[in-house]
Amino acid sequence: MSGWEMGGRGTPKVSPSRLAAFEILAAVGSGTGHSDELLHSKHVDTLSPEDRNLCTTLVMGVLRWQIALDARLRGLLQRPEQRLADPVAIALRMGAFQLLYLDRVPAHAALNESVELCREAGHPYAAGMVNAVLRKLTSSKKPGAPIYESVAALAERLGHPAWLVERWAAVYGREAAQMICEADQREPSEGKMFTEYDDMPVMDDGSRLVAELAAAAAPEAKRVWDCCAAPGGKTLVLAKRLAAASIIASDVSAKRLAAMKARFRRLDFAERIECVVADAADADSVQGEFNLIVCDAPCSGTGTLAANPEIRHRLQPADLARQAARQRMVLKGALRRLASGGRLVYSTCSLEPEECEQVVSGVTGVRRVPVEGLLGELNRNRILQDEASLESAVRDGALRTLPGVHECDGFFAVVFERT
Ligand SMILES: C[S@@+](CC[C@H](N)C(=O)[O-])C[C@H]1O[C@@H](n2cnc3c(N)ncnc32)[C@H](O)[C@@H]1O
Repeated sequence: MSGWEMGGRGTPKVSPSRLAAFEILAAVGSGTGHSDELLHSKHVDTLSPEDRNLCTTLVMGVLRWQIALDARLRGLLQRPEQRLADPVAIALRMGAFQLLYLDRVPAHAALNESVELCREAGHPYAAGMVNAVLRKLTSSKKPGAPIYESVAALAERLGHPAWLVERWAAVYGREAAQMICEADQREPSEGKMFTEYDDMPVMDDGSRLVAELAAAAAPEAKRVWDCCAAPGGKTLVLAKRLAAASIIASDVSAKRLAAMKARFRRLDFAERIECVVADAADADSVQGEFNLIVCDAPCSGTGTLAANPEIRHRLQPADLARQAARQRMVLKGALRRLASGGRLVYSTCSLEPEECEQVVSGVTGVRRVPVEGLLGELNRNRILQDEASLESAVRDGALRTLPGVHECDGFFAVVFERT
């Protein structure tokens, strides 16, 4: 049964915002939708601004805190080992999130509406349990700060899977891992890294930084290929910076390409970008050679968990090898089209070495261009703010930003030059 149908029967006992949030969380949980797309769907658009706000807060908050909420709720269940039906678990999480994290929501509304959601979703037998558990939660003491906290406990407290945070602690150190987790739990903030925002596409600063680096790497480029381009943020930065270049923006997904084309049509300066559906792994999918190629490969997205909170619930350790195999194929295909003396930027929004350093380590026939010089160029050209301190975002000549450590999402980028 769909939540919208639930709302349509008789007098609605659940507010439109909670009903919409419940429905979206159910779709995300069953793998049939993405929070970002669903929160921008026609149905959510019909809600009042206040309801839309609460719906977004609930969806993003529950997805960000789900692991911590479940841990807290387990301690209050009579049979914690028993798996709850998905709608019951969602109603409980929504109630617990409102009670623990939202101080402007009255406790009775959070509690009663969770009970009602559970009933209306076809689980009336569990309504009493939901009521009792949420009541216990309101009167239970907040857990105190532990004297020693393991990385697994830190991960749980900050709503992340232990395996992911253990990897980050091993690669970046425990302090950085904690900063990443804390940043993932916050709303993404407004950009601060650049001197100018008015005329630029709305995007995360880390993503823009990769595109600015690419433009600085080949300011005289005549032919540019953005080979994994959709939704087109980096292409737009390239179009702004490289006014004389002809630009091809391609993507393997026809649907994503169509949305990107529509986005470009609304912007004068993007008119000259040629959009094509193409598999970058297949070097014959585009013609000729390019002086600049941006290969912003599809990846796990672990550097973007604040904006994409459900990634942490879906991603499995084994996915990283699959991602890496795809990234190697895309990079290999793109490199075949790089002109002599031309430059290629390989980037991901992943924090995982398998998708970053390990993908680029085996590349031959090109030299690495250290990013320090390009960052210096961005400073000299007053594109970066003076205080945008990025020294710590350079590792072995590559860009490596970390959420919470740097004021942007986590991005990796290396620059190659065809020798
Ligand atoms: C990280 S996103 C690109 C983001 C984009 N560069 C931006 O800044 O807005 C990766 C894109 O690669 C596309 N993709 C995946 N496999 C591909 C392939 N083999 N060839 C071309 N594009 C591919 C996906 O459809 C997705 O749109």
